[in-house]
Amino acid sequence: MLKEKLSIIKIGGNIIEDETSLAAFLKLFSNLEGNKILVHGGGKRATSVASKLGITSKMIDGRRITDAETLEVITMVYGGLVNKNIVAKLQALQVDAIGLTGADINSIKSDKRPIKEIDFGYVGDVKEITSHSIDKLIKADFTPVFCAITHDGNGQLLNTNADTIASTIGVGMSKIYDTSIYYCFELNGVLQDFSDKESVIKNIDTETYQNLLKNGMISDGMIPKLDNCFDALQNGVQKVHIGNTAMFTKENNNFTTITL
Ligand SMILES: Nc1ncnc2c1ncn2[C@@H]1O[C@H](COP(=O)(O)OP(=O)(O)O)[C@@H](O)[C@H]1O
Ligand SMILES: CC(=O)N[C@@H](CCC(=O)OP(=O)(O)O)C(=O)O
Repeated sequence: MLKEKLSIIKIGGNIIEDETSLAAFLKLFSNLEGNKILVHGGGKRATSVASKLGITSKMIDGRRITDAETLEVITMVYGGLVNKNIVAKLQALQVDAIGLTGADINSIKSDKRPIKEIDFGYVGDVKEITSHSIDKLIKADFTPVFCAITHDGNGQLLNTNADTIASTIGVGMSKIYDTSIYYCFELNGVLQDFSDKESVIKNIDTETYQNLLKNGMISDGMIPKLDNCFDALQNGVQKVHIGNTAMFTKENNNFTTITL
């Protein structure tokens, strides 16, 4: 039987920080037809709020070292400030959005990352997605809006990278839906030459990725983002793209498509 389509859109911290970009994105998202889920980050806001509270943020391999104090900050910022503002803005655009952490409806369970060379603190590696519960919301015509928080099932919230949340929700939901993930950020796609914002690489497969890595063309958050893209494709997600906030509209075809 042919599966229905589901679009999972992820927006990152730079868009969330720019009110005009966020408003423009949410308008486009509200016009997107069919089943959809929004996943948002907010790392930049967490860093700035933490700093106002005198808490220094530390990232290793694109992941935030999350001690007990930082966990409080990210819970307030991702689960509260950012998530509820996005939900309210979507409601104003007639999207019946419902904001969630992974603890809500037990949607995303994770394990606290084991301590090896680095102790990441309260960072969770996703273990299980409760696809059928998320699907109940979709079937009831709600639009789920996930923040970057998961839980361990024993009462502990955990901080989980938003790109990983998007890819693992994608993997879970691909059992039910023909699933596409769109990673939206402030650029038009993955760039061949970072100083030329128009040098979008149209397609990245496993081999291209290895070459880009070898030649130092990609760095920072783009490396874990691409790892998440390949993980999603290897585990059932049909399509994965990286591009700007208008990438999922019909008029736009200037973005990066990831294939195996
Ligand atoms: N070749 C590249 N093309 C595009 N972005 C790149 C590239 N190499 C590194 N980056 C960086 O990756 C960042 C995107 O990753 P990240 O900050 O994790 O995104 P997000 O805000 O969506 O979570 C971009 O802001 C950019 O600075
Ligand atoms: C464990 C971990 O690093 N979690 C991320 C979650 C937020 C996020 O991913 O935000 P962006 O998409 O805006 O980068 C963090 O706290 O920064």
